[in-house]
Amino acid sequence: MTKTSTRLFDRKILGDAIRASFWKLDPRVQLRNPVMFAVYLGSILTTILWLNSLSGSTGESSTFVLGVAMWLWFTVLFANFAEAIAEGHGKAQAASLKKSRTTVIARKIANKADRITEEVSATDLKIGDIVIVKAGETIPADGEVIEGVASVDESAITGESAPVVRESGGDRSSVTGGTRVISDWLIIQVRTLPGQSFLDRMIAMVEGAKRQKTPNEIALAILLAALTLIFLLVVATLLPFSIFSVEVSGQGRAISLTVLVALFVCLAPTTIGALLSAIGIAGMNRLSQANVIAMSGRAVEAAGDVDVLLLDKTGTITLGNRQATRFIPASGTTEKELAEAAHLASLADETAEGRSIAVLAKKQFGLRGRELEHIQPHFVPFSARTRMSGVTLDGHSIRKGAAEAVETHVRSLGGFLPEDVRVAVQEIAKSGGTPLVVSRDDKVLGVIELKDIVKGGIKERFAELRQMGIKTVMITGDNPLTAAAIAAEAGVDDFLAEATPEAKLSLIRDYQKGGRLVAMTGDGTNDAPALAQADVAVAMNSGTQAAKEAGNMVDLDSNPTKLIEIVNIGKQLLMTRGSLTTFSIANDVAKYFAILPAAFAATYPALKALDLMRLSSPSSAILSAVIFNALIIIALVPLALKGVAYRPVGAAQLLRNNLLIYGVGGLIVPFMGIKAIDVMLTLMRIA
Ligand SMILES: Nc1ncnc2c1ncn2[C@@H]1O[C@H](COP(=O)(O)OP(=O)(O)OP(=O)(O)O)[C@@H](O)[C@H]1O
Ligand SMILES: [K+]
Ligand SMILES: [Mg+2]
Repeated sequence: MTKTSTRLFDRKILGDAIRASFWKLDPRVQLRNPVMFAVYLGSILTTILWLNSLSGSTGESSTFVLGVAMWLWFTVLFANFAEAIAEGHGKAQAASLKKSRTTVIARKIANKADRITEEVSATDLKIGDIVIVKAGETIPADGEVIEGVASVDESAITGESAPVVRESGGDRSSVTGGTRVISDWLIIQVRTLPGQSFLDRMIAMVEGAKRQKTPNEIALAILLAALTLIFLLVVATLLPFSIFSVEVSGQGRAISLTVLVALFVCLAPTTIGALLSAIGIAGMNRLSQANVIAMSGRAVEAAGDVDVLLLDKTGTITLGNRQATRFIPASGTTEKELAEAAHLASLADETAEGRSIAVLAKKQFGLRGRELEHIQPHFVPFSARTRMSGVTLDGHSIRKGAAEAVETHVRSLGGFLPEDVRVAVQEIAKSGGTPLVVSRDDKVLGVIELKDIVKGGIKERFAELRQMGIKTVMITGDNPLTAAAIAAEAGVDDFLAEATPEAKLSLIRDYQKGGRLVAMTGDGTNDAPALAQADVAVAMNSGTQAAKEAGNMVDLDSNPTKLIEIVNIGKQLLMTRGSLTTFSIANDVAKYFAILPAAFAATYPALKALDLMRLSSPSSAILSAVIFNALIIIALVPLALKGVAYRPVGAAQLLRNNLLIYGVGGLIVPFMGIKAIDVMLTLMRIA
């Protein structure tokens, strides 16, 4: 996604939004928002009352009725505008995504054996088809690399210009349609149908086509609708009441229908009713500006409520390129002997760890890759479950891996872990390094020290999360000593060491049973079950298809620390909604008291004593309130779109601040606003 972040009121978006405000006057659109639908009906009713008043028989000033009718229409239009402008920002982002969705010609491999290719349009590809993509060509569909290694330019979707490596096997095998191969070639198996690709789903998401109301939003909408109904009933009973008291006392005039409608609109929660959907859409937009695509709005909200964050150690908390720094031989073994064995055990090990061991052995002892084909080596790849890797050749089995794993392995062959090696392992672990024990058959040869670096600034971020009341748990396949050292250095609240994929899953379940909402990130197929279980599950775009399908968000930048930002965006969404709801309701109460004396001045002249605001006339007071009620919506659109300013503090303090600023503010602002409008109306009439 191009990061030309659209300004809040871009001219094109503004123009489109103004036009859309009128389109949205369609009653079918209005019906979706009960609060605003009631205002809409009020606008129609007062317009009819105005037409009636033109004859002069109603005894009401037609300018006054027209004023009320016009400002009620503005109220509806302003609400439409708020939603339209939020949608406009989403559409602008979608448009930049669409540019990358050009039709491409795919080179389909019809016959795998002799690699005969035929050219077909990308739109004709089917799931399971195999295509070859060479340097300079665009990848025609989402898929999995089944052969080859290449660098791929994913800037079309990530906005990130540095190319990424995509290769078969492992956790970097997934490719996205619309991205470009810039070196070498890839053979790809198509995984999605045209039109349902990842890019298509993203476009639909940001365009808001698939936007569904979230559970919280629905609950709030129901509450607002109920409030509206109550106020409707309250206002409706005022009419017979007023007529009755005029009849009994024989003085004053009954309240007019226009004033009743005005009173109702001022009472109804129109501010939040008008801004609610804009707030939700803006939250999604902020997320996609952070290069995260949420598969559901629900996930965004859940992010705001998360109380436990599970973070991988390697790559999230640390830089992630664990490098071999030292060979420590067991007594009776030379350093070179250890290095040679470690080197052999790493020849086919494509992990960052494996490669760095080969590099260190080359640097220290000049060892290089050998022709091993004639001795028929059998490579044992690393797996998170076995925590070991190695090779069997010439009848010897050479292994390297976690101390416990290698100890179990040599014991099964009759060997043991020597005391000096055990001490070395503990020392490396206590310093936060990862020890890898190397063995040949039943004999332990020594330890390799792997070092990783804790990311700069991460401790401060965890401190922020703690202040927000979020618990951070580090998960690692490493041993408890290493885990404890890194956990202390990074400042996480807790850790889970020697974690298998199953352990991750059950940890999440345990937290959820305790009523907590859990967020995690992952990229491997191994992570898929845990991602499916977590409430907020962010898959890395570079990760496997399985991980992406299991998660409910995808980070296009594949940055595991993004989770922290996502939580911030979710919190901000919930806070903006809460603040504006508080403001809206406080505002309505204040408005009620501001115009009540005016509304009933005709019926009960005694109420004049309550008129603290000294508004110039009852009709000016009512019109001022209606105008204020409409203008406050427009005034709050920028806040709804940008979100309220956010500081990481605990929930209780947040609530207190909120009530203070938006509650008390909401009570005071109408008095000042209505008075100011009243003064202006009076001045204009004088002029
Ligand atoms: N290439 C490798 N060959 C042999 N053993 C390895 C290799 N890489 C890691 N190990 C051992 O396996 C353990 C688990 O590694 P794994 O990659 O599953 O978890 P991790 O990287 O420590 O944690 P994280 O979940 O943060 O990635 C490591 O602590 C290390 O002892
Ligand atoms: K209102
Ligand atoms: Mg790892």
